[in-house]
Amino acid sequence: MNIFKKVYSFAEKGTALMGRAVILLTISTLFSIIPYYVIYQFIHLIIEGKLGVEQILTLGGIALISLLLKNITNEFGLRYSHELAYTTLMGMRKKAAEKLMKLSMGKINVYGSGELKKIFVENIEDMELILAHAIPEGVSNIIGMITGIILLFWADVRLALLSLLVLPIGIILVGMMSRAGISKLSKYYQSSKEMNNQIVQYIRGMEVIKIFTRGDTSFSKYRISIENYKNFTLDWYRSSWKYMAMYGVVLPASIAFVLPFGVLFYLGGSILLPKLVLSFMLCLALGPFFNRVVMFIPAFPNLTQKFKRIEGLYEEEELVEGKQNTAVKSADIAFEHVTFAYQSADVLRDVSFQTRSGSLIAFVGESGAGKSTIAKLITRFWDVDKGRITLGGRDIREFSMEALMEQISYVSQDNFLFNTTIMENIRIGNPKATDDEVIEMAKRAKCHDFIMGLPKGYETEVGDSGDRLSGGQRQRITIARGILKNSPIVILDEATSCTDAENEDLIQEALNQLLIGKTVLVIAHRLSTITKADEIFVLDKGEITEHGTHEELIKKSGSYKKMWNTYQNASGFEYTSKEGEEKDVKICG
Ligand SMILES: Nc1ncnc2c1ncn2[C@@H]1O[C@H](COP(=O)(O)OP(=O)(O)OP(=O)(O)O)[C@@H](O)[C@H]1O
Repeated sequence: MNIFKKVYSFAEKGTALMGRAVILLTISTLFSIIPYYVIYQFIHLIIEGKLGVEQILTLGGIALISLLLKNITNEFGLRYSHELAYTTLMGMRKKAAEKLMKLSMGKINVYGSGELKKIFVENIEDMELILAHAIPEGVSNIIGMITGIILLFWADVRLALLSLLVLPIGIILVGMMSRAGISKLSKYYQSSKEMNNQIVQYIRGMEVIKIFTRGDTSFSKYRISIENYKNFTLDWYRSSWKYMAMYGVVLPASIAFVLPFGVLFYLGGSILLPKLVLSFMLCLALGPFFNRVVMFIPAFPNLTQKFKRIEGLYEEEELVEGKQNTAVKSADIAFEHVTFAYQSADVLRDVSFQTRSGSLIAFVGESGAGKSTIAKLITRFWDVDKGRITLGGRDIREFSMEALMEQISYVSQDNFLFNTTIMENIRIGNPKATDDEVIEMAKRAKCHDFIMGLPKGYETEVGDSGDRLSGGQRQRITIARGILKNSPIVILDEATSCTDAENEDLIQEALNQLLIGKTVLVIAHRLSTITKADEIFVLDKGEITEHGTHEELIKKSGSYKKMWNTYQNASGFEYTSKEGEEKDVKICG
């Protein structure tokens, strides 16, 4: 029962709505039994020779009204149960979305987008059938079945006992079926989770799969996951089907007992025709009642299983937010002996540095040295394992996430755009911005001209993850979004991908606009962009090995100097075409 309380708590007045649904559906079930009694009365009156117009009208009226009321109460009952179900679903989805905001990216990545999609869409949607139908209809059908049985006993105890003879066998079979199914259920759920993750990956990686012609036959993880799903589902089905088949045979068998014995009793004079007919009718009616009750039995384990998966997400440990709700005056950032590992191996080791408000600092180093990780720790996508990160002298964990993120614009390598209009994508930077403000920022980020060249201008839908735009266009839109946010700190994780020279210049101009008057941390891949930085930190395997201005580091002749030389040589690389023409080819540092 605890599980119901938990589930209903997502809907305002959940228990009251369920109460109303159960009462109305029960009344509806009871109304559905009345016509049987009316038929009994008809036969009774015919035999007695007392059936007149008045009786016909009265009994006919009762049957008609009860059928009418059965449908009306059923309609209202289902209306309440659906109101409860969909309010609950909405409450669950809201909570799941809020929960993701409070989890570290590490936790979110462990789930994978396939599993999260399954929880948000399927697991929560599955609750609808349980909440709107199985539970209220199950309860009302139990009451309907009990009423039918009482009436059957009233009609004839012997026939009642005969018709109930098969019920215990049916109940045992249902129990065996559920037990066999439940033991296989967790494997089935696990395989379904794995398949969902693989399907999402398969679709997201479609470009790569096509380029390397890796269809489903060679994308082995995908193939294995769908095979496993088939095997576990069939395994689950096979374990239950024999009981289902037996159950299907046993249940209608009650009439096979009641019919010959009923006729015998009638011929022997121990039962009258009206009660005999009533017994036959009730015996036949009990089957469907029982079937609907059986539907209700797996609702408990199903609800528990499905809610457990949803609850698992709700109960994930959250990033603990601080109470500091206002921004600090200074935008200094400091790392104090920070050590961090995504899994077991340290990615950053004892990293310390300090920035001053309004300064530009840069991080350079080999791929995988830990540069982007620095950005992700400042934004609290993950939390440090040792040491601390401060903003204006305060540990960033003391801020509420809203206050922290208010102070930071993070333009990451992943220029994610939502599948909506360009206007709305830029407005994410500041939801209160007017259209004119958005356009102004787009101009500063050098995207206004290309946007106006599109048939629908700012109302152009950018497609899934912005795939209707070029890489450079996406990048400039994300910069416009960052400028609109206007935070005192800008973290810029430079994209490693090369764009053409024209785009490159436009992006640089856009960035210059973003950086005016801010504290800037650049994760640099093109060393030419950071020669003016106030301080450059060189990272090697998660440790800061050198730091200083560009000039100071060049003089030191250490690893930065080497990187700079390599970068310069690469940037000067020229390609000679077959015709002997020389073409510049940009190489990222
Ligand atoms: N989500 C993650 N889970 C586990 N390991 C990760 C994760 N993200 C990054 N890493 C690992 O952490 C290390 C540092 O990664 P990071 O992205 O910080 O490097 P980087 O210096 O920014 O590299 P690049 O210049 O190629 O972008 C790498 O070894 C990487 O494999």
